[in-house]
Order: sequence, then C-alpha cells, then structure tokens
Amino acid sequence: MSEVKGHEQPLLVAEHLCAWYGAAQILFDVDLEVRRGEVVALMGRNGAGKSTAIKTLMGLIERRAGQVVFMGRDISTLPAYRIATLGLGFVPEDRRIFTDLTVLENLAVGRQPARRWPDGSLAPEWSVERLFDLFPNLSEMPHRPGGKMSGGEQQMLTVARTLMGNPFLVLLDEPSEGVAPIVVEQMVHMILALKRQGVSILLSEQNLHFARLVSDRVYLLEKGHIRFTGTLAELDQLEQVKKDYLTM
Ligand SMILES: Nc1ncnc2c1ncn2[C@@H]1O[C@H](COP(=O)(O)OP(=O)(O)OP(=O)(O)O)[C@@H](O)[C@H]1O
Repeated sequence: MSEVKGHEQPLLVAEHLCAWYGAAQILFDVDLEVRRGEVVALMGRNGAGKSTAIKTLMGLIERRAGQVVFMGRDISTLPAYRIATLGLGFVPEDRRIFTDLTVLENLAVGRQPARRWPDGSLAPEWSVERLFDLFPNLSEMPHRPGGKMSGGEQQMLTVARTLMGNPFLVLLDEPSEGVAPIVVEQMVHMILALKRQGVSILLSEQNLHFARLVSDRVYLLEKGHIRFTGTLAELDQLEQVKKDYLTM
C-alpha cells in the first residue's frame, strides 16, 4: 500500500465528549475514535448513553462539550446538516423515512455528490442500482410508499437513503433493535458488505452476539462513562466487565 499522508489519522476522533438534556449530564468525558475501514461498536445497557453519544457526534444534542474531529476538521460546533454534507452519515434508531414517498423517492432525497478521500481516490459511491444489489428486498418494491413497508424494510430503506449521501463514515444507531431475527441477519450481511466496500461504521448496540459478528473494536459505556475499549476477543477475557456493563 502506498504511504499517503493523512491515512494514519483516524476518520473520527472525539475527546472529552460531554452532553446534557436540560440540567442532567448524560455523557462524561467520552473519548473514542474510528479509523478508516473499521466497524466499531458502542455498547452498553439501556440508558447507558449510546444514542446520546451518536447524536452528540452528529451535532444533534443542543448542550454538548468536548471536541469532535472528522477527517481532520473540527466539527464540534457545526449543525447536523453541515456535518452530513461533510460525509458523516447518520441512521437514526427510529427510521425516519418519508412515509408518503416511494422507495425510489426516499432514495432520491438522500442523494449527495460523489466524494474523494484526501489522497484524491474516490470514496465508496452509491447508486440506486448498487443499493438494490445490496438490499434485494428494496429492489422488489421500488414504487411502494414508505408507509406501506414493514419495519425491517423501513430500516433497510433508512440505511440505503443514508448511503445515497456517499458517506465516508456511517453512524448507525441500534441497527438490531426491534426488528425480526431475519432482518437482524440481513443487517449483519449489510454491515459486512459495506465494510468490504470501504465504508467505516460506528454503531450503537446492546447485543453482544450482533457486535461480535460485525465489529473490529468495542467501546463499553456505562452511565455515560467509557468503561472498556478493545477488541471483542479482549472483552471476552473479561467476564466480570461483561457482567457489570452488559445485559447478558
Ligand atoms: N430527550 C431526552 N430528554 C431527557 N433525557 C433523555 C432524553 N433522551 C435520553 N435521555 C436519558 O439519557 C440517558 C441516556 O439515554 P440514551 O438513549 O442515550 O441511552 P442508550 O444507551 O442509547 O439506551 P437505549 O438503548 O435505551 O436507547 C437515559 O437516562 C435517558 O433516560
């Protein structure tokens, strides 16, 4: 591999991330990073702060502090729509598709121009055709309104629409939450396919089995504090840590 300056830098670095809802502090000095090509899982029990961390990175929490650097650029105080145009994709937990729009129309809404890495090479670029290869279910219902799709199909459409923005990195909030086992399986395949195609992912996840299938590294959150950072294999050595901070 050629040595290109800038490759060594993590794609996303958060330092001392804090977040509040009103007077209640939810995140406490969270440090994390995602490198190019990585799938990283942010884990923890219900209420640990995973979704809040993802939203804070995306600029969606009003009262926040700390630094977030994305591809060398400080995005700590940028609004979410500006962050999205820089190539940070966000798939919310609650599948915000447009229910009146068809699958194709929903995808069109997400379209952004192709992007290049700092070294000039093309970043992963998505078209409707490529997305239909990745999500065969969606290819069977191009004209179906979002409101007439199952929860799992809507979940897939939300991911596909985010990919239409050609993101360098996708923040994926609880992909396995509240969907049928078959959809969870499809999510696993989808994440691994994205990784192969060069998309990096930070996902929030409670399910250790799911995280094990897709992620290179894990951050374990408890009450808004990072309690563990490492690989799944390293976490597996620490039974007590898993018992203390995860629902087993
Ligand atoms: N809009 C809000 N206003 C006030 N408190 C909130 C809000 N959203 C979340 N919280 C609180 O913040 C804490 C962290 O919630 P968060 O949703 O980030 O946790 P999580 O780890 O993603 O859990 P879950 O899996 O339940 O979504 C919880 O105590 C929750 O009650």
